[in-house]
Amino acid sequence: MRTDIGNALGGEPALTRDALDELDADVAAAHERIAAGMADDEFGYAALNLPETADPDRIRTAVAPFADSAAVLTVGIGGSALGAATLANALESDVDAYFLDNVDPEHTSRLLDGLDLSRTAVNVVSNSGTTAETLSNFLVVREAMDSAGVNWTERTFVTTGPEGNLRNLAEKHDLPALDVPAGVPGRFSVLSTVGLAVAAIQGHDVDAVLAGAADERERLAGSLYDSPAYAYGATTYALAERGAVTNAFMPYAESLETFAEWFAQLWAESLGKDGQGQTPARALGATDQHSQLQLYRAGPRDKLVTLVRPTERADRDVPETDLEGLSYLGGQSLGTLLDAEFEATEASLTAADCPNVRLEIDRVDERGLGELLFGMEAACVCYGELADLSTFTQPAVEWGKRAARGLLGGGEFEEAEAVRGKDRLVVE
Ligand SMILES: O=P(O)(O)OC[C@H]1O[C@](O)(CO)[C@@H](O)[C@@H]1O
Repeated sequence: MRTDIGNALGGEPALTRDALDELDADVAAAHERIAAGMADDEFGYAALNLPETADPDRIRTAVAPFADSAAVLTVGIGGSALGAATLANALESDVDAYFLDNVDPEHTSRLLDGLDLSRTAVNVVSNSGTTAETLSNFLVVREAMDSAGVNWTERTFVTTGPEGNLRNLAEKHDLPALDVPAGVPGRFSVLSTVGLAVAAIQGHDVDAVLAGAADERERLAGSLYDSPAYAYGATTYALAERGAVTNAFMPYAESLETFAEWFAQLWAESLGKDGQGQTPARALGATDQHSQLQLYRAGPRDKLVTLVRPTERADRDVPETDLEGLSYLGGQSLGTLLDAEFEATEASLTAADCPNVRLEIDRVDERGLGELLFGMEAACVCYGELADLSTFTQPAVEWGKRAARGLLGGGEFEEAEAVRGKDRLVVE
């Protein structure tokens, strides 16, 4: 991964090279803290050891019974689905991957109606084993398998923590069970069983994903100028401190669209604490040049844009044409157009004083994805250290869970009373 922060300087919010140089001493201290946390496999920091501690052979052995699958359906939510989805949606495979990471009844029914469940591996993923959406979807999928005459215990494996409902289910029905590594929050778990089991079933090179991640891990250093990950973490933090409260994350590759969704959870759930944080706005190039770019260039000076691209990609020629006014496009290629628009958008943001950062990998392949995923995780941890945040927890998401559980009769929760007592002002 390469991080180009040249366009992050001189815009508005204003960030100078001197300010970054001054911040570099804090980056050195942050690196020391991170290195110590990694050395002791501390909660959260353990995620940055996964390039070394993940066991691809163990994963491949666990999913070997499902090698004949035509599809793999993951039932999970948040970090228990987005990492695997990032890899699945970025890479080609003969084995289709589907994800049930919401409880939208129409979507769930449509997805299940379209699946041959007799040839689908079902991967139920929940670290806690208590997530209502995941458990509800599992019960629906199991019923659908029963209705299809499929022995669900032969097509299902779980990825979960050491105890809880899924662990009990696996033990009761002797299901293959993969362990969620200890000390790794869901949004940091892609480089583990949680993110790699689907990739293994799809035949992707899991070792190459981990190798790319390991390369980026090797480049963690005591200066932001020596580490692409820390350069990104420190620069986004410094811009946030100066008013960039939004980070528009804009990959120029359809294959990286889900990666932006994964990044959004990582960034929001890790850094949105104590009134701080930076809102990740998911965007896609070139498409969002025809929508959100207007806001980025001419709206409030409260954001930065992160532009992500591979420097190599398969291409497709645009045929020559004698159509009036289109001749300049004929004979080009779609990749040439996409790259020209990437660079034009980057320059247009800079011309409008909108700070922007360029992240590049060679190709969207297993190694490049490993570099990006680890790089963003390490950048996030660096930002969290600089901001003195509790990067690895997410207490604010619990209120809504208690309210919903109360509304469903799952216990007495004052949050549910607050829902029932909502002030209403309906306009119809
Ligand atoms: O793996 P679990 O325990 O089902 O959690 C799923 C997701 O829900 C959260 O815990 C938030 O509720 C995320 O941090 C996590 O990725």
